Amino acid sequence: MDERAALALLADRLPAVGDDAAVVDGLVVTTDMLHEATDFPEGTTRETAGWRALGASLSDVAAMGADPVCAVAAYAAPGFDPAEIGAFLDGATGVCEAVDCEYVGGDLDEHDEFTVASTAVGRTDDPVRRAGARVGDAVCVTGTLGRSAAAFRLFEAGETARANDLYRFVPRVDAGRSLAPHATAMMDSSDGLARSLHQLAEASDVGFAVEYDALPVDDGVRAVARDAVDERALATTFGEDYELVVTLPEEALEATREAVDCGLTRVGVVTDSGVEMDGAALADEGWTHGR
Ligand SMILES: Nc1ncnc2c1ncn2[C@@H]1O[C@H](COP(=O)(O)OP(=O)(O)OP(=O)(O)O)[C@@H](O)[C@H]1O
Ligand SMILES: Cc1ncc(C[n+]2csc(CCOP(=O)(O)O)c2C)c(N)n1
Ligand SMILES: [Mg+2]
Ligand SMILES: [Mg+2]
Ligand SMILES: [Mg+2]
Repeated sequence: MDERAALALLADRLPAVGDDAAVVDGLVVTTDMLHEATDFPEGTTRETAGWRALGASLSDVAAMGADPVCAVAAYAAPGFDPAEIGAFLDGATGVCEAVDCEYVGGDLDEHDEFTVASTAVGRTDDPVRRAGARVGDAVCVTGTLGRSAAAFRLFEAGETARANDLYRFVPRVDAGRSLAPHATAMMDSSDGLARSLHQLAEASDVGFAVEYDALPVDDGVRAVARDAVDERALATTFGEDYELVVTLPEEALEATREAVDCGLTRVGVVTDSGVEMDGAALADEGWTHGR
């Protein structure tokens, strides 16, 4: 059974699941596990790992339009090296400070594979869910797409300093907050734009029509892409972008765009059904654990 089948099984039993974070009594809560084999390519520093792990959970808080309150993380490694733990804490506290969140605790464990499990809590009276997109809404993305894909290629090429810089992303908390009053649906693009559109489409019972030329493809992607097909894959299916994918009424677009600090790009429109790019079906491709 792959991750998606397993998630469907969980959703059948737990009514609270199915969004980027669960909503409980004015709070949102979300957790993620990252580990060396899939999430931290060779050359990833412990500081970057701490930043990225907490960033992944803060990104889910942002995707609900919530204000981060606090975060914790469990750190497991084959041994406890003081320099490594110090660097991890620098990264964990660094990303939390960047979005005005308090890093307040965690757990230490000994484990063969370096692994971090992070949890973040946020606050909102009006969470933005994945369900709610309406036919005719604009669909937009924050920032740029494919930055992590570009970093991954740089790690492969041994250009670890630049790769680490690109890997330390700022979770889109400010953008989420600005988008929330107008957004009809929102999620973060941790599994790539293509999968995100499919997930929003399913949750909202709608479709999407987007244009590749409209996508804010990161300059780093253009620099590492082998050809046009590769560029498309890095920008749409590689994943780990941690940008926000959001739907909102066309008339709210202008004002919202000005309020979003990291850039907001209209990439297409909400339709009745089907997820299309440039008029052809866009496959539901992206990273899936347990394949
Ligand atoms: N072990 C689990 N027990 C209960 N619910 C789970 C479990 N794993 C995932 N879920 C729930 O399934 C839903 C989808 O999880 P998923 O990890 O795909 O979301 P995500 O946080 O947006 O993605 P990512 O892991 O890329 O950050 C979430 O609502 C999550 O709480
Ligand atoms: C060959 C290759 N290497 C790396 C990646 C990047 N990547 C995107 S999503 C993901 C896991 C996220 O897990 P989770 O969704 O649980 O946070 C990873 C590792 C890729 N797409 N292809
Ligand atoms: Mg998410
Ligand atoms: Mg998550
Ligand atoms: Mg997950």
